[in-house]
Amino acid sequence: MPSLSDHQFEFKTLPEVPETHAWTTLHDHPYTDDDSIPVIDLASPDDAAALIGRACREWGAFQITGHGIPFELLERVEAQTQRLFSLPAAQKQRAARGPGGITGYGMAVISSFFSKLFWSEGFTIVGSARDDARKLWPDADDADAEFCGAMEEFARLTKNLARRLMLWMLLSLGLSEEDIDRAGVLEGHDEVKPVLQLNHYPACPQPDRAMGLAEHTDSSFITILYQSSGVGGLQLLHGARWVAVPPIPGALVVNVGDLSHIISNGQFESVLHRAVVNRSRARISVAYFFGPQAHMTIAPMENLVSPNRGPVYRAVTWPEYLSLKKKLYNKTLASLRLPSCEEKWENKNEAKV
Ligand SMILES: C=C1C[C@]23C[C@@]1(O)CC[C@H]2[C@@]12CCC[C@@](C)(C(=O)O1)[C@H]2[C@@H]3C(=O)O
Ligand SMILES: O=C(O)CCC(=O)C(=O)O
Ligand SMILES: [Fe+2]
Repeated sequence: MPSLSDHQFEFKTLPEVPETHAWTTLHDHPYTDDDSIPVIDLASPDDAAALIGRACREWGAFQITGHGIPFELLERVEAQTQRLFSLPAAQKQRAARGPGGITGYGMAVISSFFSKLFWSEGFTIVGSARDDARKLWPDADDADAEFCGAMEEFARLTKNLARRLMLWMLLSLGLSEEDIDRAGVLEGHDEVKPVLQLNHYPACPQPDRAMGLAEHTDSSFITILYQSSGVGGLQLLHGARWVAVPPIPGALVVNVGDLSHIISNGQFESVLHRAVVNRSRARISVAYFFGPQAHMTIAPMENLVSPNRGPVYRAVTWPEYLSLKKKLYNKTLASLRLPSCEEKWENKNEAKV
């Protein structure tokens, strides 16, 4: 299989998509930009919990405005991301993610499931980016500090925002603040290392033949995503259609991840999404993955399990989930599914026959 370093991402110079990057599955479902995820203004939060809950059940995603993260910071994060990906290929390779590694420069982990390469490059930060950033800018005083400063501030503010959103999401399921405290899912987040994924999708001479980032669900509770202004590319699967998520200046996209699907006992949709590319413009996105403390077991919340609806998934920790995802990709959730009462009953009877 061709690797990232074989190509060095000199995409700009290519007149057409090479075979190594040519996908045939882009049109597996019809596409529409007539409909899209709800846009919720957090600055008028009277009905925020209800609107967010509905979006999580019906779409598994929504956009937020009035979220309190300064536009100036979003611009700074975008400029620093742009600066990183504009470095010469050999310089970016110095911070390449090693085999089995999690942080640094490279293609998204899920690319190992495909024979074709993505039309993108990524940079993953877990906790502090200082070590990786120093490899990118070894000589320039403070070049890495500007980069790390912007990313750290973004991670700090998105973490607080993610906690607020999760609280609204859980309240929308009819849980009380006491239920949520007892379950502990929103606790200890100061000890959780923030995970950021920076993505760059260069302009592509044949966007219909290239895949920016293949369809996947995120493993987190929720992901908060900033997409650069004016260049669309994010699509999510709704029913049997790919639906575009148009970039709104200053807005953030929230995706429901697999762990929220588990704690909600299947009520919140973990949304399948992908990124497609653009003929004339490069695109940047920055995703913050909000997850639990490493030791915490994540299972359907007690109050959401009833005699009519038993637990749909078995308990799992986030590190265990991430390592399963590396092996099973989009089959990870299904691998944790518990048999329903009817299935158990059927299995028992089949065994008797
Ligand atoms: C915490 C994480 C989520 C992630 C795997 C990772 O360890 C760091 C990168 C994340 C990312 C970003 C692009 C899509 C994705 C599926 C992938 O391949 O790497 C997600 C992972 C995930 O949500 O499972
Ligand atoms: O670039 C995008 O819009 C999607 C990125 C994404 O899904 C991810 O980083 O997990
Ligand atoms: Fe994603």
